[in-house]
Amino acid sequence: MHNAPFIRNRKDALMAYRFLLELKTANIISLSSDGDERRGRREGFNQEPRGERNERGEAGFERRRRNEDDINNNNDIVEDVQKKREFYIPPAPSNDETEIFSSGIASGINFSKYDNIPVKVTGNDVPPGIKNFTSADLRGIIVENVKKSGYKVPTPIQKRAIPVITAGRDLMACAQTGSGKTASFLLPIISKLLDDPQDLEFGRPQAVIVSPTRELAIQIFDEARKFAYETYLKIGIVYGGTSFRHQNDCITKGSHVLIATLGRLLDFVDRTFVTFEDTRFVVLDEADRMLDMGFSEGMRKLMTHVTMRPQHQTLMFSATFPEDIQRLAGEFLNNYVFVAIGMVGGACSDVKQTIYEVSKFNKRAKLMEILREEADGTIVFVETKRGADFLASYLSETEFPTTSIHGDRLQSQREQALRDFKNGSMKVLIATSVASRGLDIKNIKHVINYDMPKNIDDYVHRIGRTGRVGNNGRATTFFDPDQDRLIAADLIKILDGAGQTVPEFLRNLGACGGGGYSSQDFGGVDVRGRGNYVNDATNVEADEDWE
Ligand SMILES: Nc1ncnc2c1ncn2[C@@H]1O[C@H](COP(=O)(O)OP(=O)(O)OP(=O)(O)O)[C@@H](O)[C@H]1O
Repeated sequence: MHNAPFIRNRKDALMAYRFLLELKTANIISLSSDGDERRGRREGFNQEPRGERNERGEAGFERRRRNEDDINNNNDIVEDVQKKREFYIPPAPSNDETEIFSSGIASGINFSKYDNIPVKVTGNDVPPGIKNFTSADLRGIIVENVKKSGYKVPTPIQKRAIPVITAGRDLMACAQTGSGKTASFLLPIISKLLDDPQDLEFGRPQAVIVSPTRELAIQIFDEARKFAYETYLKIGIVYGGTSFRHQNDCITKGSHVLIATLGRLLDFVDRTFVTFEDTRFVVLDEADRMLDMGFSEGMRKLMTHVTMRPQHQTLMFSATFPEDIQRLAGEFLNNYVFVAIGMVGGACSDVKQTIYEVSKFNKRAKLMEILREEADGTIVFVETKRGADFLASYLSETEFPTTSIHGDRLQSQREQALRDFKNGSMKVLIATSVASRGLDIKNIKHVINYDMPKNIDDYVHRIGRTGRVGNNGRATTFFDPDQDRLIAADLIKILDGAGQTVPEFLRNLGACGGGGYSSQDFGGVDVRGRGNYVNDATNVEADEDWE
């Protein structure tokens, strides 16, 4: 396809792509790899694609403008058609107990300060918070696994979210990056599935957890296996960039808890390999992202699917939750409890943020200067996939072993890059926004925004890759006034909110721009308004046993 002589430019490519889509719509050709695989196309590695739906992105739908795959390349559609493909079968997960329980980050010196973060809980009849894991109504085996994970006391979000989920309520939860949101939903879900066991039917997951990126899905899968260790629960995962047939084998074996990226999940749903009659929990991790443009259409399809069990709980978690997205989220929630730990959309104050005024011509020199001081465990965010490739090859020729992760890399390469960075064989990871959310990597000491993201929520998530669970972290941002001035006001708000120094040049630019949070309520708002809902501060047990 990409060698076709009539494609001379982007316009030609667009026409060719539309033509292919029309042929597909008319059922003249298939653009979907499943068809190929089901008809027995010979599997091999690094085969050239015929254009799989998932290669248009995790969801296969229109993507939102700020997503890297949209903004990074002017010729994305050409690339989508041309993209290299592979039949990738991911390595089997470890069954070694030590390895399973070694995945998390040990809590740091600021952990006890979590206790000082203001908490807002609103909704009808909000269940009281818990003080510790043993009083959380979790099954003994789960509490055992929590101990083996090294958790001594719950984080604030765990204290509020676990009882809400256990009580059978829907939930919208906002808490800062690295504060234990994953366990907040996994622990009560796993415990409740064990409390009230139901026969496992193939292709009928009892809990479905969707994630915006493949690597985050893998991480949640590992966490779920950890907390469900030595129980009979089966934890499954399906995500794009991997062999459909291989993951179909996992589906047909059946999973109580299924973790998925949306596009791949919907592929299975479209073929009726997965249905939701038995689904008791639907979790949207990074919920604001899952409900934003690009994913929202797919999410609607999932949430309103004809097979969806009416009595399911919907749980949404994120560190950021713009008000317009909260309103949209409300459509999928039923009499939900809203929990905000600290400032909704606020940055973690354990991350020391430094902003340098750097023009695009001076960024490389500034980066080298910083890396020469200390390069170990540095993640460098750039806006474009091409920029990531360029910077990674440039740095690889210096003294800094560097790898990269972005949406144009094969899935096997993406996973290898993360492994190399995690085990320290690569000191520097160059990443696009595909790595900005959720990833929990022990040795990230420093986040560098080589390019300032276009959206302040992306900034908050990116810098949240460090300074996790009470550890100190460091984030450095190159701010180019020519390119980034529109985000200055939002950035100042984030810096002020986290008690960070705002440089003079930025303060002067600060009159421009706006944000996804209304100014008077920046700091935690339940968009339903406060009229009919109670602030639950009095309804929560005292937290004196925090440490
Ligand atoms: N109660 C606890 N005690 C100690 N460590 C914990 C506790 N809860 C979670 N952790 C650890 O904290 C780290 C961060 O947790 P997690 O990844 O769930 O954060 P998050 O809030 O989802 O962050 P993000 O917004 O970036 O997705 C993990 O390594 C996890 O194992």
